[in-house]
Amino acid sequence: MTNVIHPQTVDPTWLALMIGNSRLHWALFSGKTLREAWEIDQVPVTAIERLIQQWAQGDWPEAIFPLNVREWVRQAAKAGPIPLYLASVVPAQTSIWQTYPATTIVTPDRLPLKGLYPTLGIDRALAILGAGNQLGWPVLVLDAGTALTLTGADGDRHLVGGAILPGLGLQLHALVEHTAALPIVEARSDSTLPPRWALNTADAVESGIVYTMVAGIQDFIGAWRTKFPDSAIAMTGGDSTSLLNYLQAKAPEVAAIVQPDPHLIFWGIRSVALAQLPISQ
Ligand SMILES: Nc1ncnc2c1ncn2[C@@H]1O[C@H](COP(=O)(O)OP(=O)(O)OP(=O)(O)O)[C@@H](O)[C@H]1O
Ligand SMILES: CC(C)(CO)[C@@H](O)C(=O)NCCC(=O)O
Ligand SMILES: [K+]
Repeated sequence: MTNVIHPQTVDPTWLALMIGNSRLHWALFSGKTLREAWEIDQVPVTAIERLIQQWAQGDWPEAIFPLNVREWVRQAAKAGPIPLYLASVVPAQTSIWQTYPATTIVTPDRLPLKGLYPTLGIDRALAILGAGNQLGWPVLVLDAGTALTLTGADGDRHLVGGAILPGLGLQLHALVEHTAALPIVEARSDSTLPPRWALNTADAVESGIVYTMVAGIQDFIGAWRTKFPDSAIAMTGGDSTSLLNYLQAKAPEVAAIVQPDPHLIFWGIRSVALAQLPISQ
């Protein structure tokens, strides 16, 4: 069991929510300190409406708030509704959260970044901002979620560009879904490399996907480093541990320059919240 946490500081409590394509990513902050981060599964819109109503009435639905943060939010809410900073890449889920009275939607125009194109995912913009704030500019971010995205910005916080491909889990599942004879393959839990020249179907699927993804990642990182030799490179997202382990096994010298950080998007959201909330710097 995790420890129950309590608000002990004068800094305001606030919540960050990143609505991704497969899960909702939550973080509880007091001031600039991230106290707790957790994930919940995607919730149908009708169920969200009910949860938000419950929440607005001072009830803390277990479907959203894990036991260890409920006492904290309950106490913090005595001072008024807890500010919620929300970013979403799922438009159908965004507006419904505005029924909660203290919601700020984080949009690209609020971010101190240049050269963003209109349809760029807010998760990518926030991750590059968070990574640049933590590691400096230029910076390249790999976000290994439902999609694997690569996003790079130069020393002037100007978007250089990036790429989008199906993520590890999505590649495995899509191949199974669209073929008759291929079995469900889960990436191996220890993230060791599969045999490249596989002699059974499950290994063959895993080999194909893992070796091409790792080769692609190496190639993109190499190309980025040619442009920006000293650039920091960061990796985040649900599959980052697996992919980084594969990369470590295949190309340790490349893995060594990649800095994993599960909270890049939250650091991006934090810089927006810090500019608005009364927080001691
Ligand atoms: N407990 C878990 N539940 C679901 N997926 C998980 C879990 N742990 C790791 N994963 C992996 O994380 C990937 C999804 O990553 P993530 O949660 O970052 O995606 P997401 O919610 O779609 O976010 P985004 O839209 O930003 O990519 C899946 O491919 C899956 O393999
Ligand atoms: C690519 C995803 C789905 C990754 O979460 C998201 O960033 C998104 O919906 N982006 C919009 C397209 C773009 O970034 O160019
Ligand atoms: K992603």
